[in-house]
Amino acid sequence: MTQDELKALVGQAALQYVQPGSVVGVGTGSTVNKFIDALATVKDTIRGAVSSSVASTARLQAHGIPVFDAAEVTSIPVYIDGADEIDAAGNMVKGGGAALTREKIVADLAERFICIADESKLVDVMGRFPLPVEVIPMAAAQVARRFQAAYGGDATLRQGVVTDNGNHILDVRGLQITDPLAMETEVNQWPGVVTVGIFARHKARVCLLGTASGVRTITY
Ligand SMILES: O=C(CO)[C@H](O)[C@H](O)COP(=O)(O)O
Repeated sequence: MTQDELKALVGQAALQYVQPGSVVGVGTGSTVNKFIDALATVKDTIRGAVSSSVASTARLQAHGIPVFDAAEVTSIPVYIDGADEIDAAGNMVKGGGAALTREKIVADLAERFICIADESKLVDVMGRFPLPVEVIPMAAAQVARRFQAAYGGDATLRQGVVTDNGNHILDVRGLQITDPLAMETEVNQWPGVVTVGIFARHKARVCLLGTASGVRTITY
């Protein structure tokens, strides 16, 4: 199976977590796009979605799925999103699509994070994928220096990218994220950091992993 087919497989499988009559939390990315397309086939059974990006909102609306503002809902049963890396405990690195801040906001509204990913995303220790960090533009160089001093990480500005919130993205290479919760907690406190792409406080409760032999369900 191709990577695209694996993404479609888990996007379809995620429908089993969609509760009738509910508002569904929807992430961002190529795997989530498959989920959105699958969600469109059951759109008459749900109230709508809360979206984590301008791109996902456009795709949901193109399918005729009502999109609610995050401020209009207080709680949602599930948030369904992809990941750039996921470890054996359900911690994730996210933000490859630069939507990490809104992703964390919508994940925070949800009772359960359902991660959908192809098997290439499963790692022993996160850090192989460059860690995305959304920063206030004036703080980018300062945050980059701090990553080098604190973790030996090499941060570069993602060229030509402005987030949906008007900020910039640093991609940090050379990290070994052995304690995701500690790193998330510390980096989030640095002035100028909007969101670090470590999801340890909002880790996955279920991962639907696309493999050559089908969907593997991992619960945490
Ligand atoms: O965090 C994300 C976007 O900010 C995505 O979920 C992550 O990059 C995975 O994307 P894809 O499904 O395209 O591999």
